[in-house]
Amino acid sequence: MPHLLDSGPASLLIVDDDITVVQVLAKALAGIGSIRYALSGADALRLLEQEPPDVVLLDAHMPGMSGFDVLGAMRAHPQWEDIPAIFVTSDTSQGMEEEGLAQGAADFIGKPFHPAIVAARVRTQLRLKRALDRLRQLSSIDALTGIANRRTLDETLLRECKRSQRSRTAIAVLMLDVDHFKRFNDTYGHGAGDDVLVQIARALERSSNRPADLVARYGGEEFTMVLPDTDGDGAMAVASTLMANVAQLKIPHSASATGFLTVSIGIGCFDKASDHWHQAPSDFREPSTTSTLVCAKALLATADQALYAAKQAGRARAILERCNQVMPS
Ligand SMILES: Nc1nc2c(ncn2[C@@H]2O[C@H](COP(=O)(O)OP(=O)(O)OP(=O)(O)O)[C@@H](O)[C@H]2O)c(=O)[nH]1
Repeated sequence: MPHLLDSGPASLLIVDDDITVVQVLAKALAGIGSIRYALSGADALRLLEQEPPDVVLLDAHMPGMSGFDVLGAMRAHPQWEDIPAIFVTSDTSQGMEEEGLAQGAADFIGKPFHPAIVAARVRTQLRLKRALDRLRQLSSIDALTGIANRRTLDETLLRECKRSQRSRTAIAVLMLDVDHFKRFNDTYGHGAGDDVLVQIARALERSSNRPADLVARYGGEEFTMVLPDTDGDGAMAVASTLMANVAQLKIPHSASATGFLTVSIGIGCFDKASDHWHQAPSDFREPSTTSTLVCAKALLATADQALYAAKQAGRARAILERCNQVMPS
């Protein structure tokens, strides 16, 4: 699972119907990052789709789809809307520049251009883009463990609940709580407690091998996994792997019956054994926001209830409970 703070090498996209301009720009930008180019607006969209770049250099006038059209498509796309686009054009009229900037271009460079100035302006946009990406990442991750925070969990859970409701696929939420963690902190110190939380986060990451799974810190010593397209049996299998991975850490804990730190896990799920599956396909409607919220809350509440049951039953175990309510639409 990639770390949320990873940010690879810079990637630039040059869009111009004149291959000579592309070559001159590519030479000017050599060394800043990897460069791809498109000779038309349609090709540019294909490359954006393949992998969003960090900065786009855009010719305003191209036959067919113009630079303005490409910019419009970028601003309307959730994954491309924040990619800076720099217009590079021979039309240097004030009206043109005004329109480009008004439509969301980050900068405007007139042809003929000075290669060193193009490179400097691209570097500036790159720095701004990196800073914005970093801010986004920081607001979505937990500072101690580097995994997703509660905010990311809430967003992901709603998105995956909607997907599950639409496609009628299973979904499970796993909630993990470290056993006797207060006594661990009291015995070994808060710093050692923090180290344990980091190790547990890594163990959670190792226990999931599907890219759609999300591992998040719910708060304190509680962690959550959202497991899309996973039924109760599948989620219990993940829980077994997780408990084995935690046991392998062999973290001494004098308050634990085994002498080592353990965790308790509660799982809530909607799967074929849950009532909402019995809805006839002809009844299906696009899930309302309210019903998706109900689905997310039910999963979290059921996982929490199952976690409480695991604690009551003696800790160091996983308990599964199915959400058995019919989905409102
Ligand atoms: N070191 C450290 N401790 C934390 C952090 N967040 C919460 N805690 C501690 O986690 C402990 C949770 O205690 P309780 O809720 O009583 O649960 P517990 O001691 O694990 O007992 P059971 O859950 O019943 O097994 C408290 O002592 C909190 O201070 C953190 O970020 N770092």
